[in-house]
Amino acid sequence: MDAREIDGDLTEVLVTEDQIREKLAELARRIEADYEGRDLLLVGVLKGAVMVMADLARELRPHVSMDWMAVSSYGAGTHSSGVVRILKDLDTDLTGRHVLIVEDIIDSGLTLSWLLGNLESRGAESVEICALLRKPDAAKVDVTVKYLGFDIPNQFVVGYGLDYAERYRNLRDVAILAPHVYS
Ligand SMILES: O=P(O)(O)OC[C@H]1O[C@H](OP(=O)(O)OP(=O)(O)O)[C@H](O)[C@@H]1O
Ligand code: HPA
Ligand SMILES: [Mg+2]
Repeated sequence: MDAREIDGDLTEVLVTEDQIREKLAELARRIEADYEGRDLLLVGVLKGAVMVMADLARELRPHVSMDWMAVSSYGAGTHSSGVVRILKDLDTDLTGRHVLIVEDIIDSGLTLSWLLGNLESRGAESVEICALLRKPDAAKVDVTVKYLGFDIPNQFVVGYGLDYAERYRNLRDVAILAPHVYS
């Protein structure tokens, strides 16, 4: 669904479908070069990262494996609780693996900083992060992200996997949610 089809709920389209496609292609070329000759495991963080994972994985040329984790720190609201829960764990043993975590957004950074520590403790050879969006002004902890799509303002965004109360994930673009929707 196109963000322009929704009236009233969105104030501005921040990143368009075309910009996302171009950026993921650019990141994919860097990832291919960096992991040349190595087996790469992409770990997608459900549910927000579903679209990034699907598009990035198909853009990558060599064979990659994919696995998924579900963690949640937001519930149905617009602010991180800071408490990260594993709702679904990986099926894959990470010992000796090159792992690339695929995320939709780094907001406070709490989810990824926790996840990075968790995956690193499982004996992986390397663990890096690819995130489509980051809000630099919202950071509560520093997270080193090797492959970043876009820095965005500190406003609540939806679309391309990102939700508010499970809505808007199927928008093709990333847009700012109008405050009247959640206040
Ligand atoms: O940097 P942070 O402040 O921790 O926020 C980022 C995380 O929050 C969102 O997930 P959420 O917990 O809402 O689950 P969802 O992906 O199922 O929407 C988003 O998909 C990231 O995983
Ligand atoms: O801006 C956001 N939108 C949707 N989900 C989120 N999870 C963290 N930040 C956001
Ligand atoms: Mg969410």
